[in-house]
Amino acid sequence: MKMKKLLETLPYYQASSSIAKLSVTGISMDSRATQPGDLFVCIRGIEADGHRFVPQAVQMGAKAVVAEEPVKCDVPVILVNDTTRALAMLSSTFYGFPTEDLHLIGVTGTNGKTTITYLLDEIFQNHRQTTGVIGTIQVKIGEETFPVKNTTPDALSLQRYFYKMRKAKVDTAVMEVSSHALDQGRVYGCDFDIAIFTNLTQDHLDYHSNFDDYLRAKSLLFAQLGNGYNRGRDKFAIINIDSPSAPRFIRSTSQRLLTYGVEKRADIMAEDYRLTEKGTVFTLCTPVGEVDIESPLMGLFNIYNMLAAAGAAITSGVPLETIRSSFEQSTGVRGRFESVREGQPFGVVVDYAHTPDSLENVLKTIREFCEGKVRVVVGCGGDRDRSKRPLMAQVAMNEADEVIFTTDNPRTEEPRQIFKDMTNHLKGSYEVIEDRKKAIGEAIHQARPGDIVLIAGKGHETYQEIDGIRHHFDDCEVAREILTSMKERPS
Ligand SMILES: CC(=O)N[C@H]1[C@@H](OP(=O)(O)OP(=O)(O)OC[C@H]2O[C@@H](n3ccc(=O)[nH]c3=O)[C@H](O)[C@@H]2O)O[C@H](CO)[C@@H](O)[C@@H]1O[C@H](C)C(=O)N[C@@H](C)C(=O)N[C@H](CCC(=O)O)C(=O)O
Ligand SMILES: Nc1ncnc2c1ncn2[C@@H]1O[C@H](COP(=O)(O)OP(=O)(O)OP(=O)(O)O)[C@@H](O)[C@H]1O
Ligand SMILES: N[C@H](CCC[C@H](N)C(=O)O)C(=O)O
Ligand SMILES: [Mg+2]
Repeated sequence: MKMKKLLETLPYYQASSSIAKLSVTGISMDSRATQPGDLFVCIRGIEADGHRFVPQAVQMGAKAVVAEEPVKCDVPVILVNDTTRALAMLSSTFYGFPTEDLHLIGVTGTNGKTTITYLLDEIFQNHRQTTGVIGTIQVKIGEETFPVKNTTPDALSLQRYFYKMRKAKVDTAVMEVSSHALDQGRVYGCDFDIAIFTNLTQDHLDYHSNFDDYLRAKSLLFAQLGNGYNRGRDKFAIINIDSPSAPRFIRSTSQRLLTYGVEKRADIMAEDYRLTEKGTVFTLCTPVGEVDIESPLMGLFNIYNMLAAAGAAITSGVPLETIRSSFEQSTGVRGRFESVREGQPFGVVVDYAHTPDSLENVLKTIREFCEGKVRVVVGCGGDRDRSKRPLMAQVAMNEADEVIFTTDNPRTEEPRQIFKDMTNHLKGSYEVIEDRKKAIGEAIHQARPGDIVLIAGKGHETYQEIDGIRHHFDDCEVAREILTSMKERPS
């Protein structure tokens, strides 16, 4: 592609006039993966500064460089104020502005993003559309899936996925937008049609300096909605009105607003809701009518997720009946309130709760219908928000009858330090079993008929990361193995 065309979308840059005649065959943000003919963009990261790798990129064949400061090299340099935003715009231009042709829905908030994207995927498929999903579990384009490193990919990979989606004739793409991604401009080049806010509670205070910073990052999705893109198309901000942070999100957008909630008056509401052992029952009240829902998804938090998904579907023209049948047939999401059943007389649930709020929600939901004791196995991730550790441990103590603390991706941290952070000011009795498999085994062996064991924190994950190495580990698989061996050797 001609540099002249590529640079057209950058609002401001400095380069010698000869740059316009140059052509590049690709874009790279990693010197190690640079291909001959690429435009190399220097990103200042957390670990490294891309400006340092210009010589390597040029050696690999980079034809030009985008940087924030002058760099010495034998190829032309384009200076911009912010290379992360420039990378997003250049990638979008290079791939032909793919999001302009997609119906694009972005979901942000602390909890519920993955669940909502999968609900929307089911709804739009039932609406006979081809769908794309980008998020924590994987990237899915039609029937094809791709493994992911991040919940929200870097700007270059993201635009490449959208390009593939357009080629695969995807109608609607649904994606999770993390606060890290918003802060790092990964979604800057995206033309969202709908932005959804789920809720905001404590997480990621290792990355964001305080809760307000975290909120500000999340609200960027709404500030971006419709800015500079396809002004002819309606854009919608769909916001959980019951969240104390809702006013801040509402204030950050000038687009059309649709609220949802259970407590306060909202455009989309759940009335007469009931939480049962089999799921949830409620009347979905919307501006286009009412419909009774009976869904296998458990807990009040999942009613919120369904309301958010219903809001996005309705504004996209999906009939209420399609929404109802999708919720009714929903298979749920891997590792989200997933029951492991091997004929045992007690419940075992695997859930991705790894924040104080999600852990509390899941344990409260379990308490609603547990006839015996609520047992929890939970840990806190290493190299992540330390301040959520005592909060998660306290939630476990408050909401469960029997508590076993264990490891959950200690990464480069010493498990003993993580346990210390969790239990420092804790009162009451609990066990600490570092080996996660042993901890799950202990909880399952202690369980009596009517009890429910919650294995929290890892959900769909298939690894335990220790010292930077990922060892295969799957909570559902481990629980199933233990339950099967108990069947074979009854105690
Ligand atoms: C802390 C964080 O957000 N890190 C992300 C960040 O990496 P980084 O800033 O450390 O990058 P870096 O290693 O410093 O490198 C800077 C630049 O130099 C380049 N480089 C580097 C080395 C080299 O030899 N040559 C070279 O060119 C790199 O390609 C890069 O362009 O940018 C990378 C590319 O976008 C991300 O993959 C990476 O995510 C890491 C893996 C990560 O774990 N992030 C987590 C915290 C995260 O982002 N989580 C959210 C979800 C959270 C949630 O919702 O629960 C997510 O969206 O995944
Ligand atoms: N709306 C919600 N409110 C509070 N907790 C929720 C909600 N939805 C799901 N949860 C809880 O949070 C956990 C994670 O849910 P989900 O994966 O949908 O969230 P997420 O926002 O994608 O998380 P992540 O940021 O880690 O990708 C679930 O396993 C459940 O325990
Ligand atoms: N996206 C989250 C996932 C946390 C999952 C939990 N199992 C952990 O490792 O802490 C993070 O990277 O902070
Ligand atoms: Mg997610």
